[in-house]
Amino acid sequence: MNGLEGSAPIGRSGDTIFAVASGAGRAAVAILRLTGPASGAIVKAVAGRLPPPRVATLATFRDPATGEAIDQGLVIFFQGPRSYTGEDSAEFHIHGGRAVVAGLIAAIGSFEGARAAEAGEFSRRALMNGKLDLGQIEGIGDLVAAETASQRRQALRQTAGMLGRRAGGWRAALIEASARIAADIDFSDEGDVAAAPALDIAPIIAPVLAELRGELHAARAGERIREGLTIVIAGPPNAGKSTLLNALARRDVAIVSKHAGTTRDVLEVELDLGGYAAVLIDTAGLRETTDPVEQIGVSRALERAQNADLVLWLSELGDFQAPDARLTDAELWQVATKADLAPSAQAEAALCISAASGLNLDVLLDRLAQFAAEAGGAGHDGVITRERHRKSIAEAESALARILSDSAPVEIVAEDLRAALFALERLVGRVDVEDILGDIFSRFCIGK
Ligand SMILES: Nc1nc2c(ncn2[C@@H]2O[C@H](COP(=O)(O)OP(=O)(O)OP(=O)(O)O)[C@@H](O)[C@H]2O)c(=O)[nH]1
Ligand SMILES: [K+]
Ligand SMILES: [Mg+2]
Repeated sequence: MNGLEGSAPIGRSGDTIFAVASGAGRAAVAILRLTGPASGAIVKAVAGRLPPPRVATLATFRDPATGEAIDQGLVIFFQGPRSYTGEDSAEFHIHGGRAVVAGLIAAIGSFEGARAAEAGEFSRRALMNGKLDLGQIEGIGDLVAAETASQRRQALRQTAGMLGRRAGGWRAALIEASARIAADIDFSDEGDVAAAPALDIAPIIAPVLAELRGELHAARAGERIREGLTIVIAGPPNAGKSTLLNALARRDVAIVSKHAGTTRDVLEVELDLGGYAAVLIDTAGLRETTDPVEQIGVSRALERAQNADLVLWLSELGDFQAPDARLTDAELWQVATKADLAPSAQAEAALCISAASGLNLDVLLDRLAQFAAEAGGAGHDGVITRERHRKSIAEAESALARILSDSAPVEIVAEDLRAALFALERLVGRVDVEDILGDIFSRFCIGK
């Protein structure tokens, strides 16, 4: 062994954990992180000395058991609490070859109390040590997953702790309101009950309620940025739906043929529309059919279109058909296709395209990007980026709305205030945090 036995307490949270934080596979440089009480001892044993904190230092890394050199690289030691996790931590920047990485992992793994990290475990420690709040953790997960510029911006704002700060302000106001209500309850023993306790606290909770409503209003936009807009291509069979999907995706995703009823399944491709993420969905042509498989395709097409942010209703220019009446609720653009076949036909649609000649495909893409920017724009300074946030804020909103609309007795007002506070505590992870974390970290990478 390495002579460090017993230097670190054994046990899960006392463990020193390590992981390759850079991507898998061969690369010029790989970064191996470790965090936990034995970090300093491990750096000293592997790099020959413990460099001053936060100074990148060139060193030869050796297997302490054999003395064999593994690589030469940079090591940075972070002394807790000034580190990502709040504990003593370190980073080794090494050459990214598989054998180099494996050699250093084996050397570090041989230390007593050191073990490979689980997904999200570094961030979990940062949360437990108060370095990050739950909203920031979610932001970091989103930042690592961000595919488009708008997703990146939103995630970065979240990592700055916006959700926690706003929720903290709301909480403080509600706690003040609770204190006043508690005073009312005390006085009620003396027969001097406030006639309408809600009036007493209305000046405190009305502004909170207004802000919560503002957040809910912006929520759909925030979720759209994160999850991507859904755009469904619908229309009668053979309208050219799959051809358009392939043209916009710039690859052959869907089968195209002259046979009506070619597409049965729902096909999805991800698009970057001017920095906004979108999912473009091809569907089965809508028609009455006795074929049971095609019927399933048609009902799936309708379902996706009804839940879409936007439906592109495609129909041939020379034989234009009105949109299916079952799509009434969806935002819908009529697009006439195969314009190359009917050059003199009068357009009944807002836009005529030809996937064959490329006519107006750029115009369609521009309009889609504009739509995406408008749909995402309203969410630019909102804090809600996921369903979980929206649910908690909606719960708090309805509890506060009840207080202001009823002239309920003081006990009921106190109960509603408690419900609103509880919803906000869940929002920032003061309650039910293990359930929420399990869900978040299951999607995290190892090493984060
Ligand atoms: N000339 C011309 N033909 C097109 C154009 N777009 C599609 N087509 C042809 O129209 C036929 C039907 O195209 P698809 O893309 O399979 O149509 P669809 O709407 O997906 O059809 P279903 O999946 O069966 O509902 C194919 O033969 C395509 O090559 C176009 O812009 N111009
Ligand atoms: K077809
Ligand atoms: Mg098709």
